[in-house]
Amino acid sequence: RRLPAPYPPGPKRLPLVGNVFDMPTKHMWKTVADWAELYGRIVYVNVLGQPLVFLNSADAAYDMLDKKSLIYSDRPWLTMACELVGWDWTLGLKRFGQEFRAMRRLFRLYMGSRSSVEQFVPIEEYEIRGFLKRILNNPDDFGEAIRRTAGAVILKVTYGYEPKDHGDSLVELIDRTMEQFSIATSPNAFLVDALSILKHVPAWFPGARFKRIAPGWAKLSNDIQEVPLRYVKDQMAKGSTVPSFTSRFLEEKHVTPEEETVIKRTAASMYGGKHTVSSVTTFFLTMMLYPEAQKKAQAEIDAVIGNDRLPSLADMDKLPYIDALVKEVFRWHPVAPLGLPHSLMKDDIHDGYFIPKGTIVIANIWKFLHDPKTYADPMMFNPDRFLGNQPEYDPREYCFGFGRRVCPGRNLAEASVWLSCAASLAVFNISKPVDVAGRQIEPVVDFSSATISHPAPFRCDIKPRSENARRLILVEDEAK
Ligand code: HEM
Repeated sequence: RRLPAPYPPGPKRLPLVGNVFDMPTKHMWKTVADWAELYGRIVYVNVLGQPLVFLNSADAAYDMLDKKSLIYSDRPWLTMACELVGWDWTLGLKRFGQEFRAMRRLFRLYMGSRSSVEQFVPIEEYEIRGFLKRILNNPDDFGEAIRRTAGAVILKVTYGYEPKDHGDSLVELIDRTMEQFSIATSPNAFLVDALSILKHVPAWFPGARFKRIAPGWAKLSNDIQEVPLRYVKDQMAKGSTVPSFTSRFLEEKHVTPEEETVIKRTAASMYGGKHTVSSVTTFFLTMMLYPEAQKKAQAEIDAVIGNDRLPSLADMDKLPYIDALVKEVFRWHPVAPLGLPHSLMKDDIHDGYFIPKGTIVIANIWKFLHDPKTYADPMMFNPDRFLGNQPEYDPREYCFGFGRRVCPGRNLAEASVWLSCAASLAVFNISKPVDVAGRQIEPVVDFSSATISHPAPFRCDIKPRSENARRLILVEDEAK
């Protein structure tokens, strides 16, 4: 058809397959950032007939996803995630419409403001004490402590559920499902997303692995909604409910079956809260790589808080360097470098370019946070960039996404990550491990390429800062 305006520029397309061979499988955000040099801030590609637009400038993301959010707030229908696995119930993939609005409303009512997060302070502070003790007892397994704590916070906030210390089946269920969600929503993950006709091939067909794994994933996608809901209902029936998101809304008068479905789906969408794991892991990595930043942060805690107690969320405003350090953690490696895909609901002409309805629009958050025009020497970890008379732009305005799909768990996420960083800095020294000859081992710094990107596994040496710090961890844990 005759186009009302040209498509945005982008790599040359081949007949039929379009840009299929231009799409990288690793660290797509870096390739897309390089495209900015060649094609500009809005880049158009077409993969087997599916148009995609990558935004390489935050201004473009605001102009389109925020200011024109009425048409840029749908999610794409992913054949693997939505149709074969059945993930379309979750808010992150929910199509723009009535149920989407109802789910966002529940999120807003429960954790939509900074002050609403105050209700979670006791949960956060209780869990952080267990977190420090777990690391003290088993520093090599700090990754497990991070995952367990993030899971426990979300399960308590959402269902009032207290997970077991080790091998809790619900925490494990969430971990597995979130990993599957992250893979299933990565651009380029499954050919069937680009060529939906492939969904009809039988499971035994060569290359049809997606067909073989989908039923198992679908079962977990169902279990994570039903199992914890049953738990809350049982507790309510016994009269021993621990207040939570689910109990609050189920206890309202006259909850219809449709409303219960919305409550159940919104609750299970809160597993998105596990994304804090990536930020906290990045924190440990950066503290090991940038000991100067670690020392400055510890000096601030010693001067303001002293050594007789742990930092608490009420101290946030008194610790500007910690605030800057946490911002730098969010910037240095964003949890979701390409955010979640938005989908355009109506043809649009933007900046003189034609963007057709159904285009998948992806904000390259990694690029916004590593643009030398916004952040000097962007690959360096430098919290000082956010201090002084001319602080650089707050990365939290980018890393939680845009418009009507902006992360609804942002307030809780910020509090969780802040507390994990501040409490760890108060009591631990984090450094590179040493080999038998006493030489420091340089870590391999790499990140996974899925939607939720984690640092590649690394070892680090975590020791209490002093005998007093060790005592403090044990005393605080006992006082829980
Ligand atoms: C460091 C932590 C976190 C980061 C960096 C983060 C980032 C993001 C990003 C980039 C998006 C996509 C926004 C867009 O499409 O423009 C998103 C969506 C979402 N996040 Fe978060 N998030 C975090 C923690 C949380 C927490 C704690 C929760 C829940 C308690 C949560 C729940 C969600 C949900 C449900 C969505 C989908 C929203 C929708 O599609 O309407 N996230 N998040």
